Amino acid sequence: MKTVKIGKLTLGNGCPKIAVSLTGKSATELLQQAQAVMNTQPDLIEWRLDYLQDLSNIKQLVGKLRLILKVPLLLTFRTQEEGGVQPLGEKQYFGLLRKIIDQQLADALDIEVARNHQQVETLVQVAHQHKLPVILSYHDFQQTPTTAQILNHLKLMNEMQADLAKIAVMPHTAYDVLELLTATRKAADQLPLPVITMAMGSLGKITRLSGELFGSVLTFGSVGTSSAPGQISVARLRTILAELQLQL
Ligand SMILES: O=C1C[C@@](O)(C(=O)O)C[C@@H](O)[C@@H]1O
Repeated sequence: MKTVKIGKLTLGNGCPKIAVSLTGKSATELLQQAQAVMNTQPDLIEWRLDYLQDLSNIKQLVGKLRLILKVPLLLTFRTQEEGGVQPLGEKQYFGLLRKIIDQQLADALDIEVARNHQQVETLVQVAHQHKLPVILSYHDFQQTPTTAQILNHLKLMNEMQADLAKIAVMPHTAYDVLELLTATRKAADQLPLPVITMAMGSLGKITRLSGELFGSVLTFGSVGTSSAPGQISVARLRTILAELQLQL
């Protein structure tokens, strides 16, 4: 089995691990949310930086968050074109991620792959020099690519030296959900890195629950607010994952 470590957390062994995203717009909101989220005992916290209005004191906020969070921290900035909240120019995006790496603010970094590949690859290399695992991500909020296309995206992430490959798609039919699940199973069988996949929205909820069977190693749950359509509350997620646990 392919496993990857983010801080003390091992991904890829057995049941999918549960991540929750912090989506606070202000420091106060963020820290309150962190407290509430930790009460649900997730395995990983993703801080979605694009929700924060003032990006000038991330370092200080990470310091404060670390006092609350007892689990590893994944940092993500999803720009508006990628389904995130704020626009951010290419130069600023890479500058921000570089700062996160240099100042060692995270336990893992999310980089959206649909950008200048050269720059993404350089950033991955720099992250690895700092021993920081990288999740390369691809989001399609409009539709679901075919199984072959999804697999190609995940393969490319592997070639670009990702530690984990992630794809989120928008299904419009049950067949779209099947494309995503088929691609997930194939990627889990064929690629040397663990994958994280989900179909968003109500139609895709099943993909947030079936990771152990189809091969997705992490699922994003909600605590109050959610960072993408279709996320299920952590409490329910935990119960259903336990019920679906494979007795292999
Ligand atoms: O990439 C992902 C997955 C996600 O889009 C979801 O559908 O749960 C939520 C995002 O916050 C995260 O960065």
